[in-house]
Amino acid sequence: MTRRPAVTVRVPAKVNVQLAVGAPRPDGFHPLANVFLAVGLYDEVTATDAPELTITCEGPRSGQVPLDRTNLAARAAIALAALHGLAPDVHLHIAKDIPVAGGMAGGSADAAGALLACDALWGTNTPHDQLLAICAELGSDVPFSLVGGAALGVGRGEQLTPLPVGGEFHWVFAVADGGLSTPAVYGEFDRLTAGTAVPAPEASDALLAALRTGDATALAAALGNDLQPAALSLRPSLAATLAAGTAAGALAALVSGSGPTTAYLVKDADAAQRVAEALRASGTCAAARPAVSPAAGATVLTR
Ligand SMILES: C[C@](O)(CO)[C@H](O)COP(=O)(O)OP(=O)(O)OC[C@H]1O[C@@H](n2ccc(N)nc2=O)[C@H](O)[C@@H]1O
Ligand SMILES: Nc1ncnc2c1ncn2[C@@H]1O[C@H](COP(=O)(O)OP(=O)(O)OP(=O)(O)O)[C@@H](O)[C@H]1O
Repeated sequence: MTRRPAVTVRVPAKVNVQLAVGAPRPDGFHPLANVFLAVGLYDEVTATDAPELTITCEGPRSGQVPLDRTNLAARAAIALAALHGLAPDVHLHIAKDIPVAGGMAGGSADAAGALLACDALWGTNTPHDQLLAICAELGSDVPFSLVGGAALGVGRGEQLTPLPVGGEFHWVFAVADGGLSTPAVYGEFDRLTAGTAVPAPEASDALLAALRTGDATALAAALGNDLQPAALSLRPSLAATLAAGTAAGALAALVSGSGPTTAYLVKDADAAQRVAEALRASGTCAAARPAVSPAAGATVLTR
């Protein structure tokens, strides 16, 4: 067989500009009104023909990424191969820049990237709705990693409606030492809300309008993450990081998804540099990364 050229796909991280969480469903998942925004921090997944499924990973804390079939990228390749009656004989190389277990959907990005890379490598031309269906089976955040931009996710977050975004938003992301487990954070949400009436999740009109008009000040006023108290309860040191970003002039500060990465919305690229520098100097985080949103979803790179 002639060897096909390797395919590399670039996939963005996400921040949840609104994460409204309802009471758990009978299956344990929480109903969400999840407003995703893709941000310009990327992983790259390269798929190469190989005699069997293998994975390598490079980048910060890549040692914490599993290299067996539990890796979400491997699971994506296996699911796509099964759909087409193929063997998942591929080498996947993941160049990681999205913080591992950071609440920015890094594993989900790798799954979406692997799916698109294998589809191109194998020439399987899978229709977009079938790719999205595989994504939804792999994880609640995975469909958004494929589409990028901005979207409202309902159900467990996997049912997406694209949202218009009227301009660029500038952010700084403070990477924490170590990760947080997403199930543990949802579990802590349940513990903290036990005995209270948890309202049905609803997207905020003010937030959607701020996205539509590209108004950073209005977006800052409307940001919200119902998982933030749970993430802070499990990692109290994040309060000092949030305070350092606010003191440095961020328009708003919040935990990104399930954390422990924290997100700072700022006015422009200069403010992003200043806030990032102040966060580094505060000693309350492991790294501070400026990034711009919205970012495109999973994209095949032509080299
Ligand atoms: C926190 C977010 O990142 C916000 O976008 C997501 O809700 C998490 O999405 P994800 O990591 O893709 O999550 P999944 O892989 O689907 O689920 C992992 C675990 O998170 C919890 N989970 C996830 C999504 C959801 N709507 N309710 C949940 O309770 C469940 O314990 C589940 O077993
Ligand atoms: N390709 C992958 N990259 C990173 N972690 C992976 C991957 N595949 C499986 N995992 C496992 O998933 C766990 C969560 O990692 P991930 O980086 O996806 O977290 P996250 O960004 O907090 O997720 P989310 O924001 O979607 O809840 C890791 O601790 C790791 O064990």
